[in-house]
Amino acid sequence: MSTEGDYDCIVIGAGVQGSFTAYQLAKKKQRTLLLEQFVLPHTRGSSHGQTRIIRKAYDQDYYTVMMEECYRLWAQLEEEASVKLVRQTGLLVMGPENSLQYQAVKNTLQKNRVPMVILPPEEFSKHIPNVNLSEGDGALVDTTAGVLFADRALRAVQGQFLKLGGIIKDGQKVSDIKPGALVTVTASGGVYRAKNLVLTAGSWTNGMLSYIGLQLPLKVLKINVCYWKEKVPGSYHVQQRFPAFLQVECPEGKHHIYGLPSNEYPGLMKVCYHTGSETHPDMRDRQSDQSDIDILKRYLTRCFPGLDPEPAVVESCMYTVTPDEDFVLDCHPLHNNIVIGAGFSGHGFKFGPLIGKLLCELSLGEVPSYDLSPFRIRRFPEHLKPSL
Ligand SMILES: Cc1cc2nc3c(=O)[nH]c(=O)nc-3n(C[C@H](O)[C@H](O)[C@H](O)COP(=O)(O)OP(=O)(O)OC[C@H]3O[C@@H](n4cnc5c(N)ncnc54)[C@H](O)[C@@H]3O)c2cc1C
Ligand SMILES: O=C(O)[C@@H]1CCCCN1
Repeated sequence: MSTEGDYDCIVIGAGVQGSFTAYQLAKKKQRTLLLEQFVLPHTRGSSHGQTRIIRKAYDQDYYTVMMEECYRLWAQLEEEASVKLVRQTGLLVMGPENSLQYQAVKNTLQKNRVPMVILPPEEFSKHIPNVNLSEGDGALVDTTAGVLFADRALRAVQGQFLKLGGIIKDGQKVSDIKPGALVTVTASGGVYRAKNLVLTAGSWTNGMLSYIGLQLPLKVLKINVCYWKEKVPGSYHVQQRFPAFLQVECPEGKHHIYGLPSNEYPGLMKVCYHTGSETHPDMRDRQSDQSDIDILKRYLTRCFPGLDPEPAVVESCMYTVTPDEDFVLDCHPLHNNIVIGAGFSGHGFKFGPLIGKLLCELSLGEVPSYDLSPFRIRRFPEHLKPSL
């Protein structure tokens, strides 16, 4: 096993968050090594697949505010890499008019002057054909929202990182981390040392934290990514200006249901449930619970009559969720040259460029550009392992 020369920073995990962090570090002239356990590209974590939603519609102010800069950073990457990564489609938000969540999203958008359109129930079907708005539901469209081309984005940011002189070593599973003034990382292909370490290991974070004396209440969920066939091809297509959508509450289930206009697979629309069943990240395909699919079938039968209510394609992805669904963006409480980015709770992709910037700032000891108090490790009382 070789002992490699020193780096300024090692980033563990080449998903969207690690890749953007490595790119930001390289931009700041840091000699950066990005380590990934699988051969790239891969479909075993959380950042694969062709599409994700990008939106400003959030019920918490701080996410809406952060998204302002995210859109600029995505546009910057599009320009640098000469590639289209964002397609504006709008996001239709539906939910009981009087529910706390629907009202919170509406208020946040209004307060932050985000361009939006409120669709009164009597005008709904004129604007959104082929969807039945539930009795008592309000509907609005966040017109800034759209679709992010996820796989393409990952390729673009990794490509830019390499152009800046960054080093990616894939097929290198990290099996130990020793904190210190120089952090030592043992991976399957070598031992690496660096002044700083950033841990962005997605669903494998819990295992990595055990090497550095931390524990966080992160749960790993397998998500069934379902695609549904349009009865009339094209009726929910992005070219028909059909938007992405988010149903914040409905009688079929207590979690969000969301969808993206048909785009990546001809004639199929992606509609998923915003939760899944717990799994170990290496055992994802053994988790076969389908109760989410039953919920989706019932919802689609009622509200999306233009879709065949039997999934045509089911793919898999994982969420790593915190109890409050807020991210973890912080330094290790005892070793401030180790930074952790985790718990993106199924909504982190759109923030990738900004997460990269923030984790880079934390790693360089700079004052972060945003108030990171919602994302602190200290919000979890039992974060230090008893052995330390
Ligand atoms: C079905 C689904 C839909 C989603 N929809 C949206 C959406 O619409 N909008 C949105 O903004 N977000 C969405 N998200 C969330 C978003 O995709 C995730 O928050 C994001 O991809 C998390 O990225 P990550 O880099 O933290 O994790 P990952 O992409 O999993 O990256 C972590 C990487 O670390 C590597 N790694 C782990 N352990 C080791 C080790 N020991 N050694 C070396 N490497 C290691 C892994 O192999 C992996 O590549 C969705 C997620 C899913 C699953
Ligand atoms: O981050 C998002 O925008 C979506 C919303 C619904 C659940 C999955 N993630």
